[in-house]
Amino acid sequence: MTTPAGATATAAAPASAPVVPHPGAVGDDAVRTHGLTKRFRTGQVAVDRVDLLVPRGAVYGFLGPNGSGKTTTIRMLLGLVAPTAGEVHLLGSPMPRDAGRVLPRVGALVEGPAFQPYLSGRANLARLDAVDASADPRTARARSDAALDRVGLGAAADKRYRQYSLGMKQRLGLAAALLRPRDLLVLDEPTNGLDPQGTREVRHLVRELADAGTTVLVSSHLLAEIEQVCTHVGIMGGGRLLLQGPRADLTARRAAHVMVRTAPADVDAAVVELRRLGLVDVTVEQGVVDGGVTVVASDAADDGRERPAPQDVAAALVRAGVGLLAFDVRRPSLEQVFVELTGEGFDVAR
Ligand SMILES: Nc1ncnc2c1ncn2[C@@H]1O[C@H](COP(=O)(O)OP(=O)(O)OP(=O)(O)O)[C@@H](O)[C@H]1O
Repeated sequence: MTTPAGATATAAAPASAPVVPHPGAVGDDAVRTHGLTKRFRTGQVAVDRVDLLVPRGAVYGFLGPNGSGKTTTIRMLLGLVAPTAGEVHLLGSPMPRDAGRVLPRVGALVEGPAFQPYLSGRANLARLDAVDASADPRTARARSDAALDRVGLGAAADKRYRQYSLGMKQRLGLAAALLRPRDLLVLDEPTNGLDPQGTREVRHLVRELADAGTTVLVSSHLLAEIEQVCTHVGIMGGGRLLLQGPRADLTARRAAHVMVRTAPADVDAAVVELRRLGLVDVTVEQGVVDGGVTVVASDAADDGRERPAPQDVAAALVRAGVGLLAFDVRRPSLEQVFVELTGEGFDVAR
């Protein structure tokens, strides 16, 4: 995550200089919701007391299976759907009160942007650009072309929208969100309908935008597709925000699976040493494979003790006279964390 350049120098800046908020200052989050709730007329609570926190500069992966409430949350953020309860702050300002001032700084890709089927991609963008009162009409063409190029639609710019594939439509939606520089981009399932190459390009684009200082909130029901570009992650399940935080923390705090393979004569010593190190669920697997017996354990810290680092476990085993034929420590992936939390697969519909 990057810190805005000059952030610490704002106190000395003249009054007319643009104010660069100090990281950590009040209102510094790009998105903050409190108790955000949506109950539809059907009685279904699609979003249930969600406290979203997207720090500025983050690439926030808003993840969850189909139907878990991501789109409804995003629509509430942007003022497209009225919440039943709760508060939304975008770029430090309350919504919808400050929508007129804030939304021009927010680019959004949400289902079904109003594109005209008989106009080309370029003409559609020109139309959207023209309704933006703050955009200079003399540079309209350059803006549209730059946005089209950025999403890889340059060659198809003059094709009619109705002839676009789903992936091309998705790209045009992205181009519309990129027509002007934004402080925050909200992308709902931007990889929908894209092939693996298109998905890679979206990831690349998200990374580029983030490097340039734009905060990105990107939703997906396909965790693996965007997991790698995220600095932060929020996981929805059944309308609730089940987990949220810096991506690295979410997996680092989970128990690791420790695997040791040693000669049959060293198995007892390995078990004693693993237990002494505070590892739990120490289990000896049946049978000898390649001359070794496998012992598995978990570093679930249920007694509040510090977890031993993998290299310390290996060193302690060696010191205890355990010959290591193989040694492996694996933390669960985000997907496994999700399955652990919800008991269901990630892209299973509710
Ligand atoms: N207008 C509506 N009226 C009634 N129920 C709705 C409405 N919109 C959404 N829902 C329901 O609310 C729940 C959450 O839907 P939402 O579209 O927010 O989920 P999602 O996580 O974005 O799913 P997906 O990944 O499929 O887009 C679903 O059960 C959906 O059927």
